[in-house]
Amino acid sequence: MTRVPTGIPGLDEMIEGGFIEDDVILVTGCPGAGKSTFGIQYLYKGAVDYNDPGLYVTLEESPARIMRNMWRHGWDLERLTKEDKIRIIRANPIVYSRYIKESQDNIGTASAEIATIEHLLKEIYRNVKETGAKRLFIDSITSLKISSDPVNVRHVILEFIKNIENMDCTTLITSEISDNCGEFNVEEYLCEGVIRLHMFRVGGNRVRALEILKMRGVKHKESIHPYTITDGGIVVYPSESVIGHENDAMDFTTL
Ligand SMILES: Nc1ncnc2c1ncn2[C@@H]1O[C@H](COP(=O)(O)OP(=O)(O)OP(=O)(O)O)[C@@H](O)[C@H]1O
Repeated sequence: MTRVPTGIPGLDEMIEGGFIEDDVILVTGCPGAGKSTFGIQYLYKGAVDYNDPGLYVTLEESPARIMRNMWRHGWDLERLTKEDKIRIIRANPIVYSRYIKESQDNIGTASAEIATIEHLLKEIYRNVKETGAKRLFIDSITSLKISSDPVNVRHVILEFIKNIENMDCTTLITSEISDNCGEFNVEEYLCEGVIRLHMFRVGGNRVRALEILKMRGVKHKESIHPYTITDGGIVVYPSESVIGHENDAMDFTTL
């Protein structure tokens, strides 16, 4: 089985050397956990260290703002996009579904949402083929949950992940959570792997910790390990543990 190095120091040794090629892995966490940084680091290191072309699909942030923020870590995304080693495409599902609904009066809500997903998948596929991308990063799947009907949402997410699995890319998808102890999202059941970025409050300090919730076909670490976001990006510490003191609040809620 071919392994794809993650580009995150410390992570590969938790998952037997890297992601399994062509798997779809979900990265979940609350706001500020570092989900986007994680995915961009995966693409950036893939392009620079392994010569893997990458495609970044942003469903929220503008490419200009992403490039600006990533300068903080010394990552020159602009140069890589000019060289077409990384391509960034932006799609806004809400705007697109509104356009479909307005342009076709007789279309039902459900079909507008499916039409939106189909359009997005076609765009992703076209860009994957054009760039020869080996690494794909989609940020975030939560943006696709534009329907207020949970059955509809489930259908859309299922359709999306099933199609992404057939893109011949090793894919990271981010998913937002607001409550670490709450119910699991549908995408967590559907993806091959789930990495959760926790933020705990221990006494007066914030502690970041990474957990592999699942990784099918991989003998992975079951324990939770600290990570930091540094000027060089995310670093995980697999030989260190997150230790709370007896009187400290180990608080899973959003900080
Ligand atoms: N050089 C740095 N050193 C320490 N922390 C940093 C550094 N650069 C960024 N950060 C932290 O990383 C966070 C950015 O993470 P990122 O945008 O990847 O999170 P996210 O989980 O995608 O958030 P959201 O869900 O809100 O989009 C910042 O909020 C900041 O706290």
